[in-house]
Amino acid sequence: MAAAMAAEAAERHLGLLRDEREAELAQSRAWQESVSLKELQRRGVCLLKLQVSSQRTGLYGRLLVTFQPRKWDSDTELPSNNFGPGDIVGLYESAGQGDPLCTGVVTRVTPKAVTVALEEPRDGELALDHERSFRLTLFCSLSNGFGPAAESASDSPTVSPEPLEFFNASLDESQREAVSFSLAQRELAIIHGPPGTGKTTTLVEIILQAVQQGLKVLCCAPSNVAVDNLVERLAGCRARLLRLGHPARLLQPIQQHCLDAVLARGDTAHIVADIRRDIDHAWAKTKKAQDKGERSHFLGEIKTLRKELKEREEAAMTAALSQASVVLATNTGASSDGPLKLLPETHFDLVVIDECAQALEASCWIPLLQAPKCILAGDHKQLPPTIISHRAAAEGLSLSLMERLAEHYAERAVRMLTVQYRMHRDIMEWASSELYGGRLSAHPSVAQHLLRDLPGVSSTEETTTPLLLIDTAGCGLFELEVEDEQSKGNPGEVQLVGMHVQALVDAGVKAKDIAVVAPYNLQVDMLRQHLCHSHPELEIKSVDGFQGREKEAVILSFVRSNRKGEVGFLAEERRINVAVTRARRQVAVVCDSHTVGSRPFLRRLLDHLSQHGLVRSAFEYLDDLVPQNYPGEGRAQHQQGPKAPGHKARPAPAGKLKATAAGAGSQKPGARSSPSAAGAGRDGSGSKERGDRFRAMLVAFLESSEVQLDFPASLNSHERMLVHVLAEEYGLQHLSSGEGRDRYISVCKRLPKQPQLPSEPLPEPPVPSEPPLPSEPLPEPPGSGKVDLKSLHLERVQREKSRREEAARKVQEPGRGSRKKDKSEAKGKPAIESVAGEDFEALISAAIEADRTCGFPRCKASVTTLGQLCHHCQRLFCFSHHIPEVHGCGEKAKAHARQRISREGILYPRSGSKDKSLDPAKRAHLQRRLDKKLSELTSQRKGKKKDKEK
Ligand SMILES: Nc1ncnc2c1ncn2[C@@H]1O[C@H](COP(=O)(O)OP(=O)(O)OP(=O)(O)O)[C@@H](O)[C@H]1O
Ligand SMILES: [Zn+2]
Ligand SMILES: [Zn+2]
Repeated sequence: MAAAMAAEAAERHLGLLRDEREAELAQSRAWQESVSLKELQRRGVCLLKLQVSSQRTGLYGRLLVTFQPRKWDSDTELPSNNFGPGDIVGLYESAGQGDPLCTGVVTRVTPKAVTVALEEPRDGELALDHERSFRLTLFCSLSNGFGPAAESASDSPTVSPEPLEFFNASLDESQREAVSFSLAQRELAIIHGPPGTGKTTTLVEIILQAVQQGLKVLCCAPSNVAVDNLVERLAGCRARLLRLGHPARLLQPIQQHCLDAVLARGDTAHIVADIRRDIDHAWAKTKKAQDKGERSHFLGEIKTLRKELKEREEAAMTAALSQASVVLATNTGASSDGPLKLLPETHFDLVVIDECAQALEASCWIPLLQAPKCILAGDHKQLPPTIISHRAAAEGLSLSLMERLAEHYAERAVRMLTVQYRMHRDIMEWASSELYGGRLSAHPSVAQHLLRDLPGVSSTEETTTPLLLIDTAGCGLFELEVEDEQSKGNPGEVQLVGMHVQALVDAGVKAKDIAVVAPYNLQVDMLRQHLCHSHPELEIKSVDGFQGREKEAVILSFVRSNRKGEVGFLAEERRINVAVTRARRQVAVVCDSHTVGSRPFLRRLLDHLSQHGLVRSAFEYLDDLVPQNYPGEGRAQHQQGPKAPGHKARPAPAGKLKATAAGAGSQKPGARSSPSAAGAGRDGSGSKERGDRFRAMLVAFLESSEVQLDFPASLNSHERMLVHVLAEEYGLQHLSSGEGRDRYISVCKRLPKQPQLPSEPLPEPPVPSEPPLPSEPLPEPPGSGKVDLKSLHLERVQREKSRREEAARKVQEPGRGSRKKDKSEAKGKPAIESVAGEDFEALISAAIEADRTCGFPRCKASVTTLGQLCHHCQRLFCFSHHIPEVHGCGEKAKAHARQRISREGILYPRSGSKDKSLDPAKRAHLQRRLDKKLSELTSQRKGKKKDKEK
């Protein structure tokens, strides 16, 4: 297995190696010239006098060859060496000078033998007969830095560091140290730049300093974008730049440094153009040529012209290359198959590789071999290079050169930048302690900056917190179960993200300053579908796609919400690091703390958010999500019932986000766990006491005749969370209203209501004169503070059932008790009426019953409190299934949205949610009709009764 993996890795490495063979040869020649073979063997990077002991064909037809010491005794051991699986080696004829016969990757090393997966030699067959003697030389060791040169990488610096005069006077202490250190190192320096610490700024300074010292610098990065970034940053400086390859961005400051542009400006440009024209003429003449002789004359002329063209072009290129003090290219663009072949091997003094942690190791070797000294920059605590094609990625191929070397050399070669210029201190603090040894500090210019400090942004609760957690725990907002493989979506989180975006935009934050980031592409697609129309400038990306970027506000949707606590992709700590550290002034995390918190690393992130930021339960947003849940629209809610004296109803602002109370814990009946995942349980005994106090208040309230209980605005977020959880537990409506400091929770009894429209969820059975829900204080289960919501729920269901039965009996009794009379009266009063009356009751209770569980096949989730009505199929769904696309009304919803758009010319952010049925006038009308019908029926029954009593 391991061997197969190694062979697979070998395959990949070798593929990439093809491009850089020339560079390797140059390097190996350099070694051979400077150090004797015996010395190399003594250093463990060369094995002399080997013979082939066996060979076979491995994966991809690769030749696996085992080498042993060339002794007659088969027990001879290899000299001690640094060879290990994955290392790149060159195979040589034992005494041979010059080029290796071929290159290969070590797949196995034992004390007596080394096995190598060999690449096909360039010219013809490799004659590996057992009589020949070979030697292997380590080109690039996975276990030991890179090659013999690396041995001395930690050596004391060549020049004693003189105090530098910095081009950029505003460099911070850690940046200055990195610059001085890098310049002073003889062979290797690594600049570890955590997010926003000015890694590129530092590299630019290093490059300028090196140029001033008269060094020739080759500057590379894995992607064109990263190279262009460097070109752009260097463009303003005096250094002579030359950009090889094709820039990703066609901006003038970058374009002017491209090889083609430089050549076009050069002296030879017009000569070259002349020659080209001559060649074209010659071609034309060849076609018209009368005889063979004439033709071959012109062909000869063309040949000569071409030779001249080539020479002139190469001379011009060589001149351009050697005059440049900084040559910039992608790693692969620095191949010596390309323009760099025109330069002498020793041309460059220094190679700089930016974004090194995002580069495949093999791609780094290409530039690395171009100079005796290298400076690597990057952050190996962010995501490594993406390797799509091979399982072997997981087995170590994605380990970047940067990470490996940084770990190997540590302080001897690494300098970390420690002042960051991006994030509010509270955002940075978590990443710093989790991934950067607590060494980061926030520059004063950013340490306290908030969204509200941006021009045009007003001060709201959303714009004054750097950290926000919107917790869906217990709200039943589960991830979608998509049959096919890995990608995940979470429609509930899509809605919540949309609401937070809206809140920010309402407060004046520009959509272009907001990014929505999710770890799953499916979620990214769903978010785009939901948000792109209303906020075209909003950037919605995967975490991986957002690496290297930043935004003022970043909203993260973690997606995963399941009973198993599976977190998938989120388990990659570097992914979470990248996600969180994109944010400058605010990071808002939308997630199910219950699922996500099952990982200690993520748990600590959630803890950090709740300790230093604002926590809201998704419950806070749900009434906005499900206006159908409540009688009337959200706005009218408080006015619905009679008010207790002294309680002033403050209408919640419509369309605005609801409330602030914290709470991860509110559990929907039937959900798995204790309600206190993120809140109540966390801060120990204090919250238990507070919990008891709130509980007592609620019980007293239930027993009283008051209809509404307002909690003071002074509650902190944990306390508010507790109130929400407890209110939910007691079956009370709980709502936050007011803004900012004035926010408070009010709790209402679910009042006995008028019978509802059949499509309304939630009608409580009409049982006047009795507090609707728990009439006795609820037993506190063992484990203090923990509430078994499941059993509470079952109790509640049981109670409701018996109440309903009781009610049904009451309705039926008169009929039953007077059957005879009924018969006798049959001719008098129309019996149909009475039957219709009973049917109507039955209809209502059947509708109630059906309305209590989600309409999605097999989904048992209750929709009593959190259901959402689909206006296309008129069924109620839980939050995992209410989006039309999810339960099969997608086409209808789209058609509907299209109709609306064409009819009204308006795009609604949430198509379907503003529905006709919410039209208050219409609703009131229907309600009146129903009321009338009901009172008719009631009076008929009463009439009957009176008749009977007569
Ligand atoms: N010494 C400094 N003083 C003030 N601002 C600085 C300093 N160093 C860097 N910055 C600022 O910090 C921001 C990030 O700088 P830079 O682009 O060099 O960082 P980076 O580390 O390359 O970025 P990334 O984290 O995306 O890799 C820039 O806006 C830059 O102007
Ligand atoms: Zn539907
Ligand atoms: Zn459901």
